[in-house]
Amino acid sequence: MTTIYAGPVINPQSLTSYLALPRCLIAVDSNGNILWIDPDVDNTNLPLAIAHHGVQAYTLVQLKPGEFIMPGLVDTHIHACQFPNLGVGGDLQLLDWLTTYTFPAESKFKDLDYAERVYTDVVERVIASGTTTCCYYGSIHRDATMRLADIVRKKGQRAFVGKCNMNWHCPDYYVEKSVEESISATVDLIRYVQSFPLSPAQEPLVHPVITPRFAISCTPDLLAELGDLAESMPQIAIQTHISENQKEVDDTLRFFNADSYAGIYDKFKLLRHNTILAHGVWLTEKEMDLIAERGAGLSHCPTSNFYLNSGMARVGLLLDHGVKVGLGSDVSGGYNPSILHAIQMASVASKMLAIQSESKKCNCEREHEHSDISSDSAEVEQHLKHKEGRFANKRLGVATLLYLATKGGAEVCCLQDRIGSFEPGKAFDALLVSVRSESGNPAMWSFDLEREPSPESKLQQWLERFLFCGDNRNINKVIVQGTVIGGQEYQA
Ligand SMILES: O=c1[nH]c(=O)c2nc[nH]c2[nH]1
Ligand SMILES: [Zn+2]
Repeated sequence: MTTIYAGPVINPQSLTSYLALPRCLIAVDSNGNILWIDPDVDNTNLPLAIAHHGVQAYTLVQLKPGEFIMPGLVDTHIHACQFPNLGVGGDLQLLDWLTTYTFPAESKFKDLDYAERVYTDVVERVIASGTTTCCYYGSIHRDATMRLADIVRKKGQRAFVGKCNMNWHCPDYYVEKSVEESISATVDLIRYVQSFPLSPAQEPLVHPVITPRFAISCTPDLLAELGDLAESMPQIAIQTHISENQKEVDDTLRFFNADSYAGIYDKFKLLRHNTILAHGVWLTEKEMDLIAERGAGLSHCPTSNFYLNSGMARVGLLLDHGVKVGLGSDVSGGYNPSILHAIQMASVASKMLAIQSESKKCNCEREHEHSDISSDSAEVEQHLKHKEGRFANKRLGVATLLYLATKGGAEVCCLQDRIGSFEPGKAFDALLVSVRSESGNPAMWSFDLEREPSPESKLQQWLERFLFCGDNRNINKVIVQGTVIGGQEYQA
């Protein structure tokens, strides 16, 4: 049976634009794909408007005032096995944080009962936060990661699930004993996930992903084997970390005797159109060009980058270099599993970079006025060059943040033909959001918005308020491939 959603809809278009449609209809077929979209209907006579589309039998979901539909959020980077550590360890930097908190926590997933319990809770929490597509890291354990994939499948989320590969610079209690063992467990997981039944739309919802933790946790021969494996399976995605922390970058270049972190992944055939690179805080512009050339995507994880004292990724510059960018929560480097929080932190980071750049430029120009340095001084030129970019050193606006959290994430996952925005033929992966005051979230204050001059501008403000003040309480339905799998109104 066709389901028709009637009410306000937000539909991302590009990095700088989205549609706010206050009176929209979206028809979803019984396989969960979008049949048609009517962007502006007379909502005083919905049956007539629907009859125009020739639909006879349908279920109507009519939104209440203060509710709207938007595409589901995409989390391009999260560690399912780090949830027990949420909000712990923010005084440390990456490499010490890994050995002090993270490796001990991940090693517990050897115990399958523990894994089952924690992963069930994790997937429920991630869905409740509005994440319809999620790129999960598991631990090094094959069987526990298979359980994670099972749970994701049962709960109906769209996801990528990977077993971490790591055999170098690891503690004795948490290390893969050989390259062979690491590869064969990876192949087992890939085959296992590929054996899952297809969705009603005849496609997999859960995908395997090759997951070298990061360069320094894999010996060159393990990276070489993983590169060969990836080459033999070009459709399988790859996820890893890159240039998160300055000490990590120094160690990586030293251990691999290299001058480019991205170049290391490239050398091992791990940098390609379906590679998801987390962080990229310290990437050089040359590396950005290489990543763009290979078509790989970047997962921007600002909550984690602040919490682990890593720095601020130059998202605007990455976009100017043509790199695909999505958002990641990076639990538990990030202390909040919600992509809404990543949106808020991405905004703060971009504003910090913009303010820094502006004040540097002002200082440069001021000093300049009072000195006799020639007007083409390298520093001033550098700032002016950055200012000329479309996004570099500018704050990311609502349209761009929305894009990164939806369509951008879809591009990073190479799922842009299926999800990220609403178009006929795409999957209906969506959130039914409520900014009504009874949501229980004290930030939802609906009275002000009545002053808005047009229904479009009111809807734009609902969106901005949700992105900056919203949380699970404002998500009534989480929908994947047309099926409600979570949200405040969800009953299992
Ligand atoms: O944020 C991060 N979390 C991790 O678990 C990790 N491992 C390597 N590099 C990492 N960065
Ligand atoms: Zn991570």
